Amino acid sequence: MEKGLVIKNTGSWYVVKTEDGKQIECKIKGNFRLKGIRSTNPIAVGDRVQIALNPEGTAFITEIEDRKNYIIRRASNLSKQSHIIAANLDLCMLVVTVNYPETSTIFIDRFLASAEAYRVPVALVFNKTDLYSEDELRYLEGLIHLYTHIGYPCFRISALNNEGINEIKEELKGKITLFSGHSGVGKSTLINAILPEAHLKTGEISTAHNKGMHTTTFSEMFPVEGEGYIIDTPGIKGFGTFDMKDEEVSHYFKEIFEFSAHCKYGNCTHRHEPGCAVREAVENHYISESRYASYLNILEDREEGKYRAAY
Ligand SMILES: Nc1nc2c(ncn2[C@@H]2O[C@H](COP(=O)(O)OP(=O)(O)OP(=O)(O)O)[C@@H](O)[C@H]2O)c(=O)[nH]1
Ligand SMILES: [Zn+2]
Repeated sequence: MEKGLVIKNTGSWYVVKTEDGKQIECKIKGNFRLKGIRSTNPIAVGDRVQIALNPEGTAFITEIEDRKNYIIRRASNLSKQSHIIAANLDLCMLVVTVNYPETSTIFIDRFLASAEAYRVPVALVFNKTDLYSEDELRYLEGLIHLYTHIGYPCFRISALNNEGINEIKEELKGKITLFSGHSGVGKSTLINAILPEAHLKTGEISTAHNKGMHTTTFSEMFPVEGEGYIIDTPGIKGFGTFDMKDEEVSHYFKEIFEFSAHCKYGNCTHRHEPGCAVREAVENHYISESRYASYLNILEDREEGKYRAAY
């Protein structure tokens, strides 16, 4: 019996890295099922498992430790089955750009809300700072002030010019980190700046990606300096969808949730109810208008049944 971390899932077998650093190809027994999750794969990268070694040097996964979190993708829109992409994330770095392309605060806030629902801490990485005009830089400072104040660490970088990369590397130490963000914000450029020696590997993955591999169950974590891992899985842009009641949406906006304790009604949705402490905080600039607008935007979409499609 040995313990280890699942670092690669090909769909039919797994690579488990043991505590003494060996990488072992593992299979799971046909009857191995997890309680409570209807998933197409019972084990994902990031899972901590126990393995039983075979004489040939391969192994069977015999047990899986409880997960602190996981992210899923629904097998299809109608299906109740879901695919677990990764487990035990310590951090998600959301790469955004003020411009080229523009990342809206609504997108950022929706992402942050779903990350809160999945209990995954997020850091915001503002990339392409080399391109910004004075106005855009001023706007950037405003955003960084806003999100730092709410409790999300912010980084400003230029992945292309290798600026700010050391701070990112420092943050990755000892963590399992997922990178997300709109297409074109520079995720691959950033990952290559972090892992210059993995350049070939990411290239291999994108080739596989083009062949349609993102529709399979393939996923992999790459080791970074200081006992950390980054997940570079093709086609993963964010978290799965989640179901919640209207009055629960505000739980995932940290600062709105804080003020909501003082609303007159316990089930206040902070739209038009009398005695709403959240609306008062917006009027007094304790809560930013953009965050409140994003909150309302999620509620409106839910009414129109669009929310699921938004991811
Ligand atoms: N000026 C500038 N360009 C950058 C920077 N980072 C990335 N780019 C450019 O932006 C474009 C998109 O970068 P990618 O790294 O491919 O973006 P991505 O987020 O991986 O995009 P997808 O693979 O579509 O998800 C490329 O032309 C990069 O060279 C930066 O810091 N500054
Ligand atoms: Zn309220």
